[in-house]
Amino acid sequence: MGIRYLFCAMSLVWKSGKWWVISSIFLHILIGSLPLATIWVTKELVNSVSAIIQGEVHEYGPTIWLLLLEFGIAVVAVALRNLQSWLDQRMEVLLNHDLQKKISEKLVSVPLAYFENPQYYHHLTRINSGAGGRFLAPVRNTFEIFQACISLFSLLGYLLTLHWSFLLLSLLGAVPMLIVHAKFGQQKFWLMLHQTPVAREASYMSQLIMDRQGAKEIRLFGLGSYLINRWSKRYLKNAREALHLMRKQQGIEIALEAVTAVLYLGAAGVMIWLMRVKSMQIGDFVSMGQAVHGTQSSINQISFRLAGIFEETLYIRDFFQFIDLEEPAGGLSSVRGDLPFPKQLQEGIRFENVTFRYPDTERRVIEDVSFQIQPGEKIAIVGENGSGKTTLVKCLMGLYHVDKGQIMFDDLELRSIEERDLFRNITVIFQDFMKYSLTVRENIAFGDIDQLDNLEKLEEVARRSGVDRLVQHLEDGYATNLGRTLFDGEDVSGGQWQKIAIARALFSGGQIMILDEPTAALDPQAEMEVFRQFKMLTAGKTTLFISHRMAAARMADRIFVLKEGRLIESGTHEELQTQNGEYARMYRMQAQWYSEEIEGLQEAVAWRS
Ligand SMILES: Nc1ncnc2c1ncn2[C@@H]1O[C@H](COP(=O)(O)OP(=O)(O)OP(=O)(O)O)[C@@H](O)[C@H]1O
Repeated sequence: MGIRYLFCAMSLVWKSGKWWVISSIFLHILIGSLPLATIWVTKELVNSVSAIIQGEVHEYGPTIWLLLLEFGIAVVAVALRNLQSWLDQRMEVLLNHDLQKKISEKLVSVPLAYFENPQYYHHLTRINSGAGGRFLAPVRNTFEIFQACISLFSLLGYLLTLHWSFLLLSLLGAVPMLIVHAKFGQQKFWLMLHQTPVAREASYMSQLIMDRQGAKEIRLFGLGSYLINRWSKRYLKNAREALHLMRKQQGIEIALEAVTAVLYLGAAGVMIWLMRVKSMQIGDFVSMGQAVHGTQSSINQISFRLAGIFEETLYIRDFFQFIDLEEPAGGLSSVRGDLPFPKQLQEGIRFENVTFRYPDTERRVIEDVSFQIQPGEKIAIVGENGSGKTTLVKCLMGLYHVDKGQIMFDDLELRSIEERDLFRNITVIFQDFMKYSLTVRENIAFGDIDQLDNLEKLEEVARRSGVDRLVQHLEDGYATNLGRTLFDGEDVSGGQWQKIAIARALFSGGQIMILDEPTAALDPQAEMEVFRQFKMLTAGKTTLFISHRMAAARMADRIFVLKEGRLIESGTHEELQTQNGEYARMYRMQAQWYSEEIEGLQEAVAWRS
């Protein structure tokens, strides 16, 4: 299982940087050979110095050369390690880019319903931190093991020429070290898995504290210390657990070090015994000591790196599980076909006994709704808060898979239509439309990104939506950055943002126009202006218009009244007034507030087809 993911990581790393893999193998072989070379030079150097001290040799030349050689090896070792670390950094950056791109591509393609699921966010948070480093780590660890093996086998080979017991003493220390490191690697991963929800909660609290929008309310309601306390508790909880695991690990590692020290003492005993029986020189003794120490540290490296590989492959598995996320049977989104959207709707839109529940919830938010909308017809959808108006629109766009019934465009079932083509033909301004902290041009042209450079269309749309008047006052015109999140941009009002959203919808130019409370943030005069332009904004388009303003709804060709997810009334304003049902009740209630205004609106609008 783990091996499979190790290979996945290797193949990804190979694809992203062949040069890194090749140069790393080469460098690790070189670095791995250095310890034995160092030990050999040290032995010769100590023997040569000892011969000079004892007066056996009078020439200093060879000793100086050995000294220079030892110095040279040390410099080369440092240079090679630094080169490797620079190559690693470079590779990590590239890999991070490639993996982050993969994650982003997945994020923009998964069904919208995934974003309703906290587990999905937990998963995303887990894999999103330092993906490059995490993918590189097992490959790097494999190379390190390879390098440590070169050092280990060369040193063991040298020690075996002296005595077999060195092999036994080395292996005795290796096994417990490997077990302990692997166990802690696994525990660290499970800890991260278990801590993610709490870490996300802490991060949410700190985001709230940093948020520009939140800054006002936090001061106004005095929420600062509540949020800080909540953040602090979550943060410290995770920190305590992590520290606890670290303490446990350190305790066991100290015990392991003690075992290693005892084994080293054993090796030292063998060395002293060998000195006596084989009458070795002091340099041989020093090099034996270095070799035993080098063997132990190579073994330590190998077990530590193996445990690292184990831990990182768990992460890599998690990453691929995210990237390979598939929709559950039945599907979450609705659109999956490959048929083109009708060029010009002939029969219109038809809902046939549509029932819908949000994923992982029980309540039917839309219940057995059926209706037909003719091409070019203007429909107002009204109903109390939470009656299902926005949800109905989301289903119509295929953002969710309905539980029962079907949604038809002419004779095409929604699921059979190609997704991009469907979205091209439906233009929506949601209540919570996006306010991109980018230029005015981008904010509008995002309606049809292929036309980003079409300034003529941009200006025409701006004129129709009234955004041109705002742009006139901006220093850089359409190139002015909006909002202050990213740039020192222009802060525009809620109503102005709404106009920009309307311009974006116009820019997109689909056959069907859906407006979810498009005038909610507008002042009465601006609202009146939008209504005046309505006929032009929606000309030739089938329009669904969600509104709490009965005065605006009455101008529609037909009005749909939703209550607790059911379509309880539909008809023209006059028909529904005559029925004297829910619509008439809501209308009467509002009429008391703005009877004069209605008269004005009535005159201004008249946008029925
Ligand atoms: N993502 C979601 N997951 C679960 N339930 C949801 C979700 N979005 C909305 N709901 C529920 O569905 C019901 C209908 O919501 P919807 O937003 O469609 O109502 P609405 O009529 O548009 O309301 P409003 O007039 O307040 O905008 C609500 O009870 C809401 O709690």
